[in-house]
Amino acid sequence: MKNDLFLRACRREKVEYTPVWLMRQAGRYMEEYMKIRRKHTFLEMCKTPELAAEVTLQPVNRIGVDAAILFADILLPLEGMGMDLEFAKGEGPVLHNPVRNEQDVNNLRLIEPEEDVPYVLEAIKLVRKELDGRVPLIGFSGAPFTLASYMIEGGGSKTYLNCKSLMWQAPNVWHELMDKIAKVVVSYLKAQVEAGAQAVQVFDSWVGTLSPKDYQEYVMPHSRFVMEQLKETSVPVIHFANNASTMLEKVTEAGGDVIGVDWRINLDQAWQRIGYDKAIQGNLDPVTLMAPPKVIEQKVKDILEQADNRPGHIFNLGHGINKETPVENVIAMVEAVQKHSKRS
Ligand SMILES: Cc1c2[nH]c(c1CCC(=O)O)Cc1[nH]c(c(CCC(=O)O)c1C)Cc1[nH]c(c(CCC(=O)O)c1C)Cc1[nH]c(c(C)c1CCC(=O)O)C2
Repeated sequence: MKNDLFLRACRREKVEYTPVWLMRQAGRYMEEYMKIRRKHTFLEMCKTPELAAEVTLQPVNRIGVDAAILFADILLPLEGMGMDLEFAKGEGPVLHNPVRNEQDVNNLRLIEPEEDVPYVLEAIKLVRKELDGRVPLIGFSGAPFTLASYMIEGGGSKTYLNCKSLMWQAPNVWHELMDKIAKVVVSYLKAQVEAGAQAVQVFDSWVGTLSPKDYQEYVMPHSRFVMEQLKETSVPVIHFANNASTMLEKVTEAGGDVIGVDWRINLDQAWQRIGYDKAIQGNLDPVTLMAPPKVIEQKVKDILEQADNRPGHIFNLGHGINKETPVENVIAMVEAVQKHSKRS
């Protein structure tokens, strides 16, 4: 491997500079992506390994990140469970048969990754071949809560009204659902590692809608199950819980080698609470990338100062990049991280 800074930082080893990648780094802010996207739907791109592989490599080639993340989506394995998934124009993801009761949960299947998401595994193999050791490849999945929220709401939500109602009105049904999803997440991620993913990230994008107590009771046991099972793979696991700085200790307790944090908390305070026996990933506000390069550079320096050259920091945004972002600003950010974190 030519550049293994990311994997070394995951293991909290010394690095020559702080490795950097961006959540959602392959996407609509890049002209290269849009060129392909104009000819294909998003799902077609995900399900055609050659296209998924090409798009995965775009940010590695153009912006010089220290890791690649597979181009795919957290909702793909839900099709194999029996959900009817569509990415509707301008609306984001829609699941046409939401899960609302015990019968719906019983009808859900566990997935066989080789049969249900063969294109994801094929894309991983292709990317590994094309990367040829330039940088490591990250695989990913949604976390049980975030996937459950889409399955119950039938899409994105502001209030999570149906999701929380099911959780509180029928806790047994809720736990059965979370149990099934957790098993799917484990087999999906294990298959990705077998296909060649060198690290995995679990995205709990919407769990910040819960109180710490509800997190502990309704979510933590299932996230913990996932994290425990993934120890068998021996690749680093990144646990990213968005908008969860009120419950960082609980997220850490659920598990993961690297804890991803958003920008709503200072990185130094977050790391202190997480503990220095874990690596940390984050945490620039993605909207910073709309600011002039001088401002971006200053905010990058602020975060690096908070990390204090401690081994085990992976630079990233605090959430996914926005599609309006100028690509030159992304390049300026990556260069600023690499320049200002150089160790002698
Ligand atoms: C919540 C979530 C989803 N998908 C994902 C999450 C968790 C990450 C997060 O919290 O941001 C994960 C995801 N989705 C995508 C990736 C690719 C890998 C990467 O570059 O990081 C990853 C890691 C591609 C994508 N996933 C999607 C796109 C845009 C599709 C397009 O080209 O139209 C991409 C590049 C679609 C998607 N997929 C999802 C939504 C809400 C949307 C619509 C987003 C929007 O319209 O802004 C569900």
